Amino acid sequence: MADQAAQAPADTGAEANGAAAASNLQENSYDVEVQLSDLQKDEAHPLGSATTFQELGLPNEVLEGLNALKFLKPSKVQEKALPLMLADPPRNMIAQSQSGTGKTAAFVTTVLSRVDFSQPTKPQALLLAPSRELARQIQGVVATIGQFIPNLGVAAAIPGAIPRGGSVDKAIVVGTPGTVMDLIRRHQFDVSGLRLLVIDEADNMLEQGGLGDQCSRVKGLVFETLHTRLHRALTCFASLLPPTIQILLFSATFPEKVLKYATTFAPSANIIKLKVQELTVKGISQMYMDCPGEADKYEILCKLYGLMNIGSSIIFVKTRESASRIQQSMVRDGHKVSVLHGAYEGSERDALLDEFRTGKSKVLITTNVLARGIDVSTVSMVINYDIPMKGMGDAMHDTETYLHRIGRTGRFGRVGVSITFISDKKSFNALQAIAGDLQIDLVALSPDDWDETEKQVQRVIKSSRAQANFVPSAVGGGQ
Ligand SMILES: Nc1ncnc2c1ncn2[C@@H]1O[C@H](COP(=O)(O)OP(=O)(O)OP(=O)(O)O)[C@@H](O)[C@H]1O
Repeated sequence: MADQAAQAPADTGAEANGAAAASNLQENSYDVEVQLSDLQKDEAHPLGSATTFQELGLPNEVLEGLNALKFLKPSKVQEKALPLMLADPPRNMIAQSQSGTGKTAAFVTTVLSRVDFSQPTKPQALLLAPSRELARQIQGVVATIGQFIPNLGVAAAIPGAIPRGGSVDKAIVVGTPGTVMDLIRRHQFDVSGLRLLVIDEADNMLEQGGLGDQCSRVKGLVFETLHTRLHRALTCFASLLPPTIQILLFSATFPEKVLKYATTFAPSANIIKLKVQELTVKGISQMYMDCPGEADKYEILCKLYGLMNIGSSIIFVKTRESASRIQQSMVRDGHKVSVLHGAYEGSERDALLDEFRTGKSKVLITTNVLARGIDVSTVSMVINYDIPMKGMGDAMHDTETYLHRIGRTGRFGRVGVSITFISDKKSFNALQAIAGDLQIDLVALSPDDWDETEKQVQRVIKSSRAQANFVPSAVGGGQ
């Protein structure tokens, strides 16, 4: 997925700054801050903390960077994880925190505090992400939080960024595993001086066994899943690393099995883990639309279109083909909708996402390629046109992907809506299982009562206060 041939330019500091600006990092607007300061006072809230960044003993340049971003206080994961990650001797970390609660700034701050910038061309920290979009975004965060550090350099190790024969000559490298492996094998990337390895979306990157492996056994290489490929690349890659490296694994989800493997990948790690009841972000109102049948989903999506334009929204579908098909139909029917998936070239993908970040396009149809990590603060609605499923023949509901997808809205205290379409018994059962896993209830929307549907959705999108909106209804696993 992430490693198709592409002609993206090499990303250096300047371009990364552009990406950061586009990611709305600077855009913690006034109304959100008013609300944020209330949330951050509550120490039990995922965004709340008892300490300040100043008390965490960070280098001055890093503090200046956080200050420039108007990060007034650390979130809970930042407050808890930073002292552990910065303590000497360095110790590994496995940290779980809800989507949009500032995990990126937590590991980026650690990297910026540990790297020796008097050796700016020697790679010292490697940050891995599952998609080129997420790698570019993280690169932007490094460039922005690190903007006051003299000699800061951050390279992107994504397809097309480092030409054959070129070398990776920045202290911080952010990349996708396949490209990083290629660069190491071709001796373009000297990993001998690495002191930090960060893996974002670590559960996705380390996932092994289970249905993915069964698939590959049955169908061989043809059916080999992305997860399996990532896992192999990472395991092989880990054996090349210096033994003293500090490993930081971050994600909003850590299924037990993956967590167990993670503890062998990052031995003796400090572990920060969420309880099941803490997995969902309260600012996201989770709804579902009971569609009469599969064939009716498109028309219902078009009816929702007006509401989707209130902020920005992302529509998740199962395959690249259906993403393109739905986009073409919607455009034909007079709607302005973009599409992004792994079949596009890297440079096109970058341009499409940048357009969405800057608000040039407001409705984006995509696949799971953008399910994780993407941070666009204006996203107020996520639609699961196809409910996320996994395993051979899509036999199982995929709670982790559901959580990551809906987490593209409701970022850092903002409010948002997610609407999951169900159209038959299988999708109904899957949603019920997801609700059961997360111990939540979802609000039912009816395609027969558009006035009420509009009212329910608009109430949340237009609301400026973050609050829980779980209302008991027919589908649910909560109390
Ligand atoms: N301490 C802070 N104060 C204010 N805003 C913050 C703070 N930390 C992070 N943010 C902002 O919160 C948003 C979400 O952060 P981030 O993308 O790191 O979330 P995440 O936990 O990595 O989410 P995901 O699980 O989706 O990857 C970003 O726009 C970031 O700039």
